[in-house]
Amino acid sequence: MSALTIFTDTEAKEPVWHSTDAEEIRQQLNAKEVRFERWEANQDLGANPTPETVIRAYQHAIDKLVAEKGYQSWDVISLRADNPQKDVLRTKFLSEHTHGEDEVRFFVEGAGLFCLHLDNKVYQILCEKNDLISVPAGTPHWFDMGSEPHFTAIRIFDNPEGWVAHFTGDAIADAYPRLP
Ligand SMILES: CSCCC(=O)/C(O)=C/O
Ligand SMILES: [Fe+2]
Ligand code: NI
Repeated sequence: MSALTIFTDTEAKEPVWHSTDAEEIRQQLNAKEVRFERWEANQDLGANPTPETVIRAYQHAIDKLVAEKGYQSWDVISLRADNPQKDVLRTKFLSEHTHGEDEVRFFVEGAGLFCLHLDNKVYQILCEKNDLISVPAGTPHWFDMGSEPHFTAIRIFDNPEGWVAHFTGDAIADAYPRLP
């Protein structure tokens, strides 16, 4: 179940707010200009879908986002527990970073934990299948896929280059809870 847990950025042990209610989560995040919506990810993708299969299955969702916001490119990130790169990728995304564009992700399988460092707080969003999230450009954040990752997400970009990150060098992520 999708969840939002909020901490201050000085106390990583005691959350100040928690909910698994999608509407409450949406309201909290919208107040910070973060888009959070429950879409429908009901296409059968098989066990290990190729990026082409995922794009074909969800072209209607991509088209909707492109029509709305004029996004220019998209790709698919799909991680499974048997991926030999999983530890390297987990470590990379666990470093606090920003992007020069909104981070738009549509989860079509599995789950991952987005952590946003905003206004002296840390917002930990457990995103699951059906969740659409858009994090404003420039927001410091990190992402945890867990030690046994299982998720597929469509990433939508408003530049033709795709994923570009700027690492902040702040070790804050090390203090906050992670997925098992
Ligand atoms: C679910 S996408 C995770 C990887 C990524 O693109 C990113 O920017 C994490 O912060
Ligand atoms: Fe990111
Ligand atoms: Ni909970």
